[in-house]
Amino acid sequence: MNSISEKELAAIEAVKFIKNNMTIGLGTGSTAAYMITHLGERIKKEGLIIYGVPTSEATEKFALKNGIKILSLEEVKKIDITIDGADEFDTYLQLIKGGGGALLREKIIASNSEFNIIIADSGKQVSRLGAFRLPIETVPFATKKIADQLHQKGLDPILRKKGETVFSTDEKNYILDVNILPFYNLESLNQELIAIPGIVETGLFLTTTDLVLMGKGSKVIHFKKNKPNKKNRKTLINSALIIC
Ligand SMILES: O=C(CO)[C@H](O)[C@H](O)COP(=O)(O)O
Repeated sequence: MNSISEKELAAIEAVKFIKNNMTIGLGTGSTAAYMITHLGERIKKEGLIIYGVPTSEATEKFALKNGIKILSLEEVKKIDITIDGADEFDTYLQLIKGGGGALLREKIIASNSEFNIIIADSGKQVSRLGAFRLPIETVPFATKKIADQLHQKGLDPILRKKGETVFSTDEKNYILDVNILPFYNLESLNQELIAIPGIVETGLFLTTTDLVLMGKGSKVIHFKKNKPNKKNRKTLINSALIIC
């Protein structure tokens, strides 16, 4: 039997949020690719005009094939919705991203979007971030020294490789994948990392996500960021509500 995967189910649900003439931030990875394929089908069937700001060169090529009009970040006034995948997400809609190496552009585009949707299969849901190693993008010139510093901090960095050669991002940087499990305060860890000269960005996305659509079995579960008000501020800050 050919059942639709959880990734594809989440992607199909996300495409329903897209309307004619919108500008969409286009994520990178296999889940985002499903979204682009289904968006392409809607463009063909309904004659929609959709503009896309891609988060990687690979996504740009694939989006063009699917009839999306590509714009650069500087060309757009606003990005209505960004739809992207993730390597892990937790109850607070905090993410680890960058498994595909596109974390820098992904974070820039997420930070410039009005609304951010993450699409994922149920294997990406965790109670605590960190089983997936956190990708950290570094400039090649400083990478060895940064790795030494991260090693001293107990983060056990591994230089990402592609076969025999060092993996290089679209920005021609390197990636160190680190173990964040000993660290509980992710915000301060992130600030500490970003403060190291030569670290360009980390794959910790702590505040950008508005909605996670998670495929589970044959259903899609919506995890929505709560907007705190005066009454519930204390309990709701950083918490997520499940709306099936
Ligand atoms: O962050 C990413 C790329 O940098 C991807 O969104 C993440 O790695 C998930 O990929 P996939 O959808 O293939 O599981």
